[in-house]
Amino acid sequence: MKKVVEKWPIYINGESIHTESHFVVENPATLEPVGYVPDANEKEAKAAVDAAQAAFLTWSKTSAYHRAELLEKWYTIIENRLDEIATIMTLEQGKPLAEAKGEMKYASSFVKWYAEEAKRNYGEIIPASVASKRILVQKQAVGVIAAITPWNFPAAMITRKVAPALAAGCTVVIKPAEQTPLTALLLVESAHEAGIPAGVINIVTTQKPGDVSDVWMNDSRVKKITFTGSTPVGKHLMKKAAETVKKVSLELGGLAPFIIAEDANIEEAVNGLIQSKFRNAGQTCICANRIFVHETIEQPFLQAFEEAVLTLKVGNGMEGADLGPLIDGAAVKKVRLQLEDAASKGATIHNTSKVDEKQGHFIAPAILSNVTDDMLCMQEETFGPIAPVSTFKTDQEAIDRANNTNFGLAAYVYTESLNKAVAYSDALEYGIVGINDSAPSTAQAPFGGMKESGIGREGGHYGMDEYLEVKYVSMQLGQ
Ligand SMILES: NC(=O)C1=CN([C@@H]2O[C@H](COP(=O)(O)OP(=O)(O)OC[C@H]3O[C@@H](n4cnc5c(N)ncnc54)[C@H](O)[C@@H]3O)[C@@H](O)[C@H]2O)C=CC1
Ligand SMILES: O=C(O)[C@H](O)CS(=O)(=O)O
Repeated sequence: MKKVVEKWPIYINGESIHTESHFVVENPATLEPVGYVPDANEKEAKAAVDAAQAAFLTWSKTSAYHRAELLEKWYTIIENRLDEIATIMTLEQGKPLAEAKGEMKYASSFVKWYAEEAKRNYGEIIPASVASKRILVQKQAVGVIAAITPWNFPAAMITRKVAPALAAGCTVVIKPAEQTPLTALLLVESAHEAGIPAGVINIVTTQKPGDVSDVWMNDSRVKKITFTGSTPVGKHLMKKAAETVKKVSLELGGLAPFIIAEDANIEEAVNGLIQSKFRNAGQTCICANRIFVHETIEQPFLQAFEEAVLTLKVGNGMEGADLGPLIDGAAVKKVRLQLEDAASKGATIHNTSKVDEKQGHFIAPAILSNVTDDMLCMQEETFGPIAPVSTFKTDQEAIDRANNTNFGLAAYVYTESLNKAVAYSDALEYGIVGINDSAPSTAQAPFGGMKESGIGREGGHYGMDEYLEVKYVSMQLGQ
């Protein structure tokens, strides 16, 4: 395993590269250095596009079977290095090691799935209205892809973009989040070990994300931007993309409603809520953000939920905790602000566990009741382990309040009634709806949001379409 506290290289055109200056990657649980990475700038950003463009001319002309074979090898190497990479992920991101290993399995599943999907890039022959013509539709690689990824899923957000891009015949330039670059660097190193050619995957790390992305967004050779992160940054990139009419895929913020209907199985709902709300200490874009419970079952639900939350251990992800730290001090401050705002507006805070918040970016999970929609925690993505609970009288009220937001990523409904399940999933304005299922994410299904939660889908055959141009060939046959 790599010695962690050392200077890590970035990778451009298959070469490992250092820059004059490096910046520290800090462990959010201990505030200790985990490693140092290059603080790249415009020079490295342009070199990455040069390499990706050169590689595209050959990679896009390889057979789908050749690309599939290399993706399979990459999958095998990731699986063999799973524990090593998961450990680095926990050290740099903070999530419990068991969760990091789970993310690695999720991340590698995209490489496996797109190794197979590469061979299914089918076209079409459409009957022409003129007998002497032939109409063919074929799908071809878009070109050089820029991928900018977040810190909350340092592995899965790389492979969920890179695997379909490579399967389609594209090449990529990656900028991982400055908080969690090490996992991404190990994934790219693994790709080179698999024999994926120089220049097909390039990665730069930087403390100046705007400088690097400006180079990529202004370069017409970059044909698409794929981004997962905050909605404000997503909107910024979408505006920049317009200048050279780049394709965009955006996976942005969420404000997931978690609706517990009058007839729900309370035990199942609590188990699902724990799984959704406290995964990654609440730092996922599909976490339950607003909990709506029917007024007739509020008390038994709160009692069961509070008992379950009390069992959660908060601490260092390398020491068996259920919840690790948040990513940084700003994240803790944002969650504390939401707690203070809710209390000032009448919420009851059921503080459920104590945690030594002196060392590291820790914050205890908390349940809020008597919550109203005017509170910040019901209007802004929390990205932390607080669970605001509000009651509703009718299903229509729950639907209306759940939809009353500019976000539309994931929504959850717990009910034992098929009719209610269909009525809710039809009416909820969300790209992902979990019915008695709080963990919908999987490589074979389309993941993505409506409204300001994003554009495009990742996963399934939809995920590869994002990296393909549709070409219509019309043939006039000789007389
Ligand atoms: N949808 C999701 O999965 C995620 C949502 N978020 C939301 O965003 C909030 C803030 O988290 P951040 O890490 O600050 O997200 P962010 O959107 O600032 O960072 C995500 C990525 O964008 C890059 N970035 C930041 N500013 C940029 C710019 N001007 N040009 C190009 N790239 C830029 C970052 O370096 C990182 O790689 C979170 O509290 C959460 O609400 C954050 C991460 C993931
Ligand atoms: O960004 C996120 O929160 C992830 O996309 C959620 S998941 O796909 O890992 O469930």
